[in-house]
Amino acid sequence: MACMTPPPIARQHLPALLAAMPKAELHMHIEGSLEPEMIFALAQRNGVALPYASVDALRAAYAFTDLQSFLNIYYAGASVLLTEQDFHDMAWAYLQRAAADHVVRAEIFFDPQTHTARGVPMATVINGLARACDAAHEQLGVSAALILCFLRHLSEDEALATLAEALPYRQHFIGVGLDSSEVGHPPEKFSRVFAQARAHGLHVVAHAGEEGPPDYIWQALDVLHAERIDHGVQATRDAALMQRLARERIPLTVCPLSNQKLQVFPDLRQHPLKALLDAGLCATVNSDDPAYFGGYVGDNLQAVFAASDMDANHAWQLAANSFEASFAPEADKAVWRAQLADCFTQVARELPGS
Ligand code: HPA
Ligand SMILES: [Zn+2]
Repeated sequence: MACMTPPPIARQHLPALLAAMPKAELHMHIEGSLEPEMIFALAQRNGVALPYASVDALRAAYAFTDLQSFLNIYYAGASVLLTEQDFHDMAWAYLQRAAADHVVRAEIFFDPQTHTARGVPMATVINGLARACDAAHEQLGVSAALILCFLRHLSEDEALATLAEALPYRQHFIGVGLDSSEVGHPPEKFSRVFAQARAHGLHVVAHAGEEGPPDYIWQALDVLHAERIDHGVQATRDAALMQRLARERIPLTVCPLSNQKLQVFPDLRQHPLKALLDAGLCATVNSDDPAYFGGYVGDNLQAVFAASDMDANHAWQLAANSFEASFAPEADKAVWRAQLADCFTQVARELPGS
């Protein structure tokens, strides 16, 4: 259980522990898992012209100053996705990588409006992604589910049309989220579409407090009734909000390397993850857009621990929080919690000096 005390493990074994522990990843945009090599391979397969001469030239463009500077390149990269097989291959590559990081549960964001606006049918997007999720369960033992995100720089009417277009595929996604350019697009702009999604029994999450103010987090909770806050790191600026998040155990899906690369916390030593955990919040670690921000969930854990004095207790909390925060069935969570306890026991027994 989340409140169980893990066995003591020496600091030098933290990297091995972080790598080996089972974990859930709850904040990852599948279009952000497109590695430059795959962007070029899909461009060639589909005859799409790219404004970059080579993989290296594309990678060299990944020098971001803020969220918008990233989003411009991220949407350009997604333009190579045309067929159901493309969506399948992208998700399958991510899920294989996640399995190598001991991810046992992945709740995957996708941005249908990025694709339907280019004439790609909703069915192509969802069927390709869902086929990869099914294969991950069967072949990798990874439980994977999809969360449809609305682009907040577009109108609520467009989000409503997107939800209507996706509902025939309702069995293939478990929830809705809200992403893209945050500042100037507050959660309350999407109150009606989130109410509709909830009425359809969908889970609801929202990006809030990545670059935007704590007020956007309050709105996500009180207007959208978000069950999790994606990022949420600006909550540290509002003591009353911190108390509420802790008291209600509202999960924050934190993405350290994203925050670093988008200049939210350019120095990871200033990152508030440890402060969030120590204040009793249900914080988790995730990769956001791993192909763009320098790493997958395991890399995020290694980087944020290397930059702080967090210990094995924090590692345990992060893994336990990721299961608590997930929308998976309780029976699955019980299995993963037992695996987590086994993992800690094994590391404590096998590695010297623990
Ligand atoms: O970090 C993010 N923030 C908002 N929108 C996004 N879309 C992909 N990644 C992000
Ligand atoms: Zn995100």
